Amino acid sequence: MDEFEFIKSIQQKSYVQPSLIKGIGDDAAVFRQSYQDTVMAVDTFVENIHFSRKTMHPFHVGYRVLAANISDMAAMGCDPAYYLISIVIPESWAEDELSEIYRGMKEIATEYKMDLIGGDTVSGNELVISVTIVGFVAKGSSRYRSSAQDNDKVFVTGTLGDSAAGYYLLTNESDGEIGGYDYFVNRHRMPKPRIAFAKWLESLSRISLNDISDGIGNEAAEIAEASKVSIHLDYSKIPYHHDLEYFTQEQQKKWKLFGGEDFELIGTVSEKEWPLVVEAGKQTNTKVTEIGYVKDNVHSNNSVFLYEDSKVTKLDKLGYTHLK
Ligand SMILES: Nc1ncnc2c1ncn2[C@@H]1O[C@H](COP(=O)(O)OP(=O)(O)O)[C@@H](O)[C@H]1O
Ligand SMILES: Cc1ncc(C[n+]2csc(CCOP(=O)(O)OP(=O)(O)O)c2C)c(N)n1
Ligand SMILES: [Mg+2]
Ligand SMILES: [Mg+2]
Ligand SMILES: [Mg+2]
Repeated sequence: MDEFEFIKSIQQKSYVQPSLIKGIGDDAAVFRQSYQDTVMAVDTFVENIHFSRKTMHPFHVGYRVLAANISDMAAMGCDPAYYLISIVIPESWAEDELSEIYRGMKEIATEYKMDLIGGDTVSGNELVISVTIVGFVAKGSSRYRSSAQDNDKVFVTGTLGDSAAGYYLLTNESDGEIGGYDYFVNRHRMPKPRIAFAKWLESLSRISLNDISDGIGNEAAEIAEASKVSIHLDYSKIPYHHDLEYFTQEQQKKWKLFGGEDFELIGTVSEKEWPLVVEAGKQTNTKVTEIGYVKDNVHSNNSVFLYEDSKVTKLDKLGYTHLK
């Protein structure tokens, strides 16, 4: 299959988004929007950095690269609509594996009602997939990392450390029986971004949000820095799946705080609007846990503090970082 046949093979026959005017097949895609804000992000995924043949089937590679981008739309409180894929294809990836990657993307795109409207295809030495995503939100309603304020409650969705546990199980021989093997592996391969939950919060007057790609150590620090506040987290409140207890205390702690790739949301909200966050959790079947609070104090601002037993430690940004 050459480049042009490949593009034909991945092209959608019809589109679901009403604002689309021109999809795949010209020099660029066109959509028309007048009554909402447009939200855009791009994330790039490289073989052996973000995924490997050991950790993912080609289907999961596709599913997960789009999931990671959809999660950024959730963190902005918006609805994902379109995506564009730029792909560098090495000879070592066979045609049927590539179509599996696209099948994985199509699967999650259908779940979230998104259209593939363009991209680029080139050959190269390693598999690299760059996803550009476009979403829409009611005017002025996008959610920022910079919106945290003094005395806000800090909350997180779902459970943390699952994806890192899945990655560990896929890359290490386990000694002894590990409960929840399939659960953890599935959380690593097919994360479910929290769009419905974040959308339900649209009526709140103020909320800060960030999605967990690198670990809450990093993501909480991004909120603290952007909002110029300090964040105080209670380690014992951090929600985790009960089967995480099959692992050592040290592993559990590392994965919950710094594992990343759970694609859950961390946010802060005023005490007054906290009940609405709890209600959003109920309405969208999303576990929501209060894990700490925000303080605006010039001496401690921009930092994250972790309270464990009677100890307080300043959380270093030990989560995943490129270009160390
Ligand atoms: N190479 C780059 N050029 C321009 N902007 C970038 C680049 N890398 C990251 N950014 C921007 O920096 C911000 C933080 O990016 P990042 O930490 O990757 O966010 P996330 O973890 O949500 O993907 C975003 O606004 C992103 O668009
Ligand atoms: C083969 C493999 N090695 C390591 C990891 C772990 N890992 C890779 S990137 C990453 C952090 C998230 O990726 P990044 O590019 O920082 O995404 P962003 O923060 O921009 O959303 C983690 C935890 C993995 N998923 N697969
Ligand atoms: Mg990024
Ligand atoms: Mg993000
Ligand atoms: Mg990152």
